[in-house]
Amino acid sequence: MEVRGVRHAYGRREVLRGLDLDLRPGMLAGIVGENGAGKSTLLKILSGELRPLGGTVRHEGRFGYCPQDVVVNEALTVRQHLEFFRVARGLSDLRHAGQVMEVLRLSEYVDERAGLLSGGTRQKLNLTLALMHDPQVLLLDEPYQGFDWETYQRFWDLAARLRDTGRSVLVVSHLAYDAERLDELWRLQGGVLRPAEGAPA
Ligand SMILES: Nc1ncnc2c1ncn2[C@@H]1O[C@H](COP(=O)(O)OP(=O)(O)OP(=O)(O)O)[C@@H](O)[C@H]1O
Repeated sequence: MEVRGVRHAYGRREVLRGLDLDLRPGMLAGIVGENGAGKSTLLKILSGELRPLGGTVRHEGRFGYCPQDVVVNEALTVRQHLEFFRVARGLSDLRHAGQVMEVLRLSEYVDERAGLLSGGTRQKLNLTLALMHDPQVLLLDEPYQGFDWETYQRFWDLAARLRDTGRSVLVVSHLAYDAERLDELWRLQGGVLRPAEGAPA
């Protein structure tokens, strides 16, 4: 993925001011930034949900976008969500979804209605729906919100495994996290990306 000179504003509020970003295959990268820095705006632009006022986003391959807001229907079970998204994405099976669910320990909730799931368990479903078509580029907005410590560790193991099989993984958070887990860590500040302190060389 190659991003050049991306600009965006809401009315007179400039949020992104000529932002560049390169995401290579087999790269696990992080972006940190304070609340309101423009992280979600950037991910919406990268995923194609929002059209920037300027600049270009070039990419190849399938996308997986895990938005910050959980996109589940409370009345449907986990299994019904999987089936709905399987058909919508034209997948022949749920093999990959099953693997993600095993790692995140979601499988045991497969017949539970989403409305009855805890916040962290809903987020596991949100993440599974974003990854179930085995995307080449993963854009994850606060993907571990609500996760307990063990699930948080499992999430990073999964992210590293996806990186090791050639996927590009971009994780966005307002929390600074362990830089050693990442190949690159940037800070979104003043509408551009800069290497974050503590980032690997
Ligand atoms: N649809 C919108 N209309 C107007 N202003 C918006 C809109 N979406 C975001 N903003 C503003 O743009 C700025 C960046 O918002 P954004 O949600 O991208 O930040 P963020 O870094 O993801 O924040 P957080 O960590 O709180 O999720 C904020 O000042 C926000 O109020």
